[in-house]
Amino acid sequence: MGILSVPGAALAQDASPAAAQAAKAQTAKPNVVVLATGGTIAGAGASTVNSATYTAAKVPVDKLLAGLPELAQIANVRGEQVFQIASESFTNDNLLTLAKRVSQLAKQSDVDGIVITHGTDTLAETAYFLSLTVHTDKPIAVVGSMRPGTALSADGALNLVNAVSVAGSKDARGKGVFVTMNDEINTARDVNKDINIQTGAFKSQWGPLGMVVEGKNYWFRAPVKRHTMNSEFNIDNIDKLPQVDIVYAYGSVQPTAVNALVDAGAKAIVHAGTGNGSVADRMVKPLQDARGKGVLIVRSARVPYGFVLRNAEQPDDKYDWVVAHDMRPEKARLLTMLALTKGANTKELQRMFWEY
Ligand SMILES: N[C@@H](CC(=O)O)C(=O)O
Repeated sequence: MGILSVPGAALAQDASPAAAQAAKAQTAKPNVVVLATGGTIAGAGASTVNSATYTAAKVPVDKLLAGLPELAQIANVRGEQVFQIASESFTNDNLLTLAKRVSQLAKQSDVDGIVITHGTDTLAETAYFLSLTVHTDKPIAVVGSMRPGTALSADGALNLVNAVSVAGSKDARGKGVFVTMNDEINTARDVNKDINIQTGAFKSQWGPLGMVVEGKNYWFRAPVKRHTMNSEFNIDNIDKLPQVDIVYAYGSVQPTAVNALVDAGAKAIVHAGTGNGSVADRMVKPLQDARGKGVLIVRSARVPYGFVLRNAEQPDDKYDWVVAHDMRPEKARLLTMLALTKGANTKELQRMFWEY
């Protein structure tokens, strides 16, 4: 066989239709749909030195894809513009619309994987929401960029190529939802945006699952928590999310926000506590009162790493509070909203925080 022969050519010499089909399958590229939602990856600045001063959510998805001929070598890619917004403006309705579209596409036999382009500010939240609600074993990669495409050393192009490569890979199947930034493959559950000005912004405290190098995935771990196919939440059955809010702890904090949120109808409050989710003495009673009115109280931490221990710092059993384990407040909010769609009580919600 000559050096330029293509894989499958030897099989194709066998005239049987099955062999021809097998050869075709071997060489066929995966079909990947890119759902665009905006963010810096679709941003544009006035000049190449504008890495931080620019307008997010400007470039339409077709233009983004057309600027990357490399994509055609790895997959049959088509784009859909779902939103064109900066991700700090994402709402619950945006989450529902996006997750439902991802779920529809994942059911199609002509779709092998899905990529979502997204602003980085709330990217980790959306990725976690998808991993909790979309029932599929097809790879879903959420991706953004820290610099707009107009800047020197723009990171979006390679991030997007890597996202398409992961979404189209058979070896990514069943591993859930990924965030593919800065050559790393991180699992949606663990990853967070940890710095607001460098390309290595997305980190998981438990480490990445792997890396993508020159279009090949190198896996080192697999997620152990429940996600996608094994989740008890299914976006196909969810049309509305209940009001869950976050209260931030700091020196001199007063109960004003807790009381206002309860009055505004919050069904649960995530307390972003100091240290190991500690709660100021003057906040304990207002939180207990809220719980007395039926509001679920979730104790999380504003400290980015580590995890909150049950009955350490506060007697959670006695107060009927829940701890968010290692979930940051904004992700604890998502799981709590989903739990409430199922009418979960504090015991069930606590079980979910251990499992997801
Ligand atoms: N504010 C932007 C930042 C980014 O995309 O990096 C956003 O989240 O949409």
